[in-house]
Amino acid sequence: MADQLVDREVASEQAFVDRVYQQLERAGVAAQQLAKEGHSRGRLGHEGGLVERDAMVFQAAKRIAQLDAAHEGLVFGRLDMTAAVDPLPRYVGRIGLRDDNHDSLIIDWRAPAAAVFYQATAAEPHEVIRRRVLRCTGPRVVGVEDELLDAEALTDAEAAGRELPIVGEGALMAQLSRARDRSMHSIVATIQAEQDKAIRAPSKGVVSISGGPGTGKTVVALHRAAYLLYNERRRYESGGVLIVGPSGVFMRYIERVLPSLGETAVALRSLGEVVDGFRATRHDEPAVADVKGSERMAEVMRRAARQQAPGSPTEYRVFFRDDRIHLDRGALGRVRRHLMSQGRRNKQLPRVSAALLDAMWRQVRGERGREHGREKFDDEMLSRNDFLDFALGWWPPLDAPTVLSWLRDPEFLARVAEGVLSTEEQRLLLKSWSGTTATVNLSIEDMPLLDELRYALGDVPHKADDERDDPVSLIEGAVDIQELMTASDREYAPSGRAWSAPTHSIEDDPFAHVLIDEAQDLTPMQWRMVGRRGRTASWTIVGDPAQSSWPAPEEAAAVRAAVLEGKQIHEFHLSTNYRNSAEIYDFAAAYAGRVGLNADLPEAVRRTGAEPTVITGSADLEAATREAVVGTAGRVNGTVGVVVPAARRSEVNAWLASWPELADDARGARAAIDSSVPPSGDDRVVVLTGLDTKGLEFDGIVVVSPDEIEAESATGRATLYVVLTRATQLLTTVS
Ligand SMILES: Nc1ncnc2c1ncn2[C@@H]1O[C@H](COP(=O)(O)OP(=O)(O)OP(=O)(O)O)[C@@H](O)[C@H]1O
Repeated sequence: MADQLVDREVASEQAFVDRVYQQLERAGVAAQQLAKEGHSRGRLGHEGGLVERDAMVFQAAKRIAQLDAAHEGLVFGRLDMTAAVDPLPRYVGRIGLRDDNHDSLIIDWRAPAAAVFYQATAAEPHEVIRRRVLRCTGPRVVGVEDELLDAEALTDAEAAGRELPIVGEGALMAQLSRARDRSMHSIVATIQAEQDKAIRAPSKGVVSISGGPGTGKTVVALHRAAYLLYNERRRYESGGVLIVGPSGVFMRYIERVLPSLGETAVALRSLGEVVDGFRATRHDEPAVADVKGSERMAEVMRRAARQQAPGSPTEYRVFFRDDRIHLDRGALGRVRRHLMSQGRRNKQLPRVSAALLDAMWRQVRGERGREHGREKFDDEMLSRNDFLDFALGWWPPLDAPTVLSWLRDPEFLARVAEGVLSTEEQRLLLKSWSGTTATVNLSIEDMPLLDELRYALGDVPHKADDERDDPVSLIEGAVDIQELMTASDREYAPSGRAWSAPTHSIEDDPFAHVLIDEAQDLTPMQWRMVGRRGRTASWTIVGDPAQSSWPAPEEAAAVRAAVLEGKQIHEFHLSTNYRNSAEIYDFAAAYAGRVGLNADLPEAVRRTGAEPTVITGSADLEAATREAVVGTAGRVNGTVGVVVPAARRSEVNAWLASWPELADDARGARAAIDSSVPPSGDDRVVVLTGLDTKGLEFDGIVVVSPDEIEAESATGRATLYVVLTRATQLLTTVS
């Protein structure tokens, strides 16, 4: 009987969903048509035609991308409202769609009319009688889950002849119990009221979202990006949204959600990719990372950017009529200070020759020379190759990687770090930059240093920026040489050319909205770097302080406050853990309490009956790990993470590769042996370090030697807490 009712409800929803898919197809054909028409406008030949073509093709391409992305879970919600508001059902979906009469078929989940889908509760039903979640695979409806929000209104509706049966057993639980693959899933169907508030918060100032592990901070932040793009299209599509997450692995993990929400104006970048034209994937060891992350490095970089280029000429001599002109260290120092006081170093390039000529002209005292006049003097000097070579060598156009490479010289570093960094800290830096690979293999922690230098140096001006009267053919020549290196030349420069140069100007850095995930891990220098991209932006900042792996939180907080100064901060807090089973989260929370982490403890909503397993005192760590990993992989359908101390990564990778039981599940382990990069394939079983697990989740987690993970760094306890909160179903620790 109950089954029949469900079948009937599913069938009736299927009829509606079929209609929607037919309409989607028609919309797709219309978009293709628009694209075609756009292209033919271009053939009209006049300029207006081209502009029109670009606009039309752009719009059409966007709509096509949206429609393509919308296929999965196109319609997922239905609201039945009180008759006074709307006697007809309202459907909610991933995108908005109208029928041929232009009547709304489905409402975009981000539209104001859809807000009530997420906000209505039994306590505050907002005129909603029944909320229904449609579970679909592709275009097929496989189930419906209802919630009765207003029993009294239901009685009234039934009395008036409307049929609104309540079926299903909780879409949220169904969503929470599914097995995971290695990408994050959209949760539009089951967004909860407190999450919805954070998603739809006004876009002014800063929205700061906090909450313990698994509370949906990341998915909420991503849906917020989609929401903003939908609601203030013009602002965010032209200004762009920058989303910054902790690592490349993490960004790959979340990548799927946004496109599936249909968004196009979003830049997803890991912390190693924030600076345009660079991509770092390697972390420095914790002691080095601590030095490079400290705000004191900003002063070191500022000083470095003002130094005389190593190996550049220190004097210039020339005869002019009866005078012997000599620009010595003192004279050059004065010119340099004067130029430096005018603004960024590279910006002064067009003024360098004039400033040098001023200083030289002052030394022309003889009658013959003075009579000749300044103009002729300038012309004569500017036609001399030795002067041009000198000027260019003395004040060369500089890029950030070049200046960063100067710091590899101990004497240079000592000079610019004096009074700022200890000798030991300088030693750590030198060591991190030493060796041939360091020049091409910059670390994630080097990126904020580069960025600091980019801003201190300024962009090398284009010829068009040059000042009109400046006789700087020499500088123009220099700029030409620079520009011969194209963007891709630089990015893919062979290792012979050491540090590759930035390709984009700092003017192109800003975004209209900046969204930071796992914000608790940003170092002060990373805050400065990200801050430059969002001076006039609105922000969404997401994090959980207890999961922080940065050892000096007060310093980071101060820089964060400076970066956001003047912006209004709106705080949101999420309190339900949707990831971990209650058993696993209780275990992790008890650990946090034991080691004194000041953790924000959410409530986990799902009980599985599977308590975490703790295996200690194993005589043979490999055998114990093997049993745990193989056992876990056998018991869950989804992913398994084997979390190891960084020092054991290759060892454990080799173990996994040698276990025949995992031959199909962990091929990547073989490829990843001895590599510091985590396997990126679609393996079901992967080996990761504690820090790699940030933001990720797995169905099963096996932690190898938790004590070693804890001892690995000053913030090892927070890292281990993160590790313990990654599993949705099974957790085992082995030591
Ligand atoms: N409303 C919801 N319905 C269904 N699943 C949800 C909901 N909210 C969150 N989840 C799921 O909970 C899990 C945790 O979400 P997410 O990774 O965003 O949490 P987080 O707060 O960023 O976690 P952490 O700080 O531990 O990295 C994800 O699998 C997500 O899909």
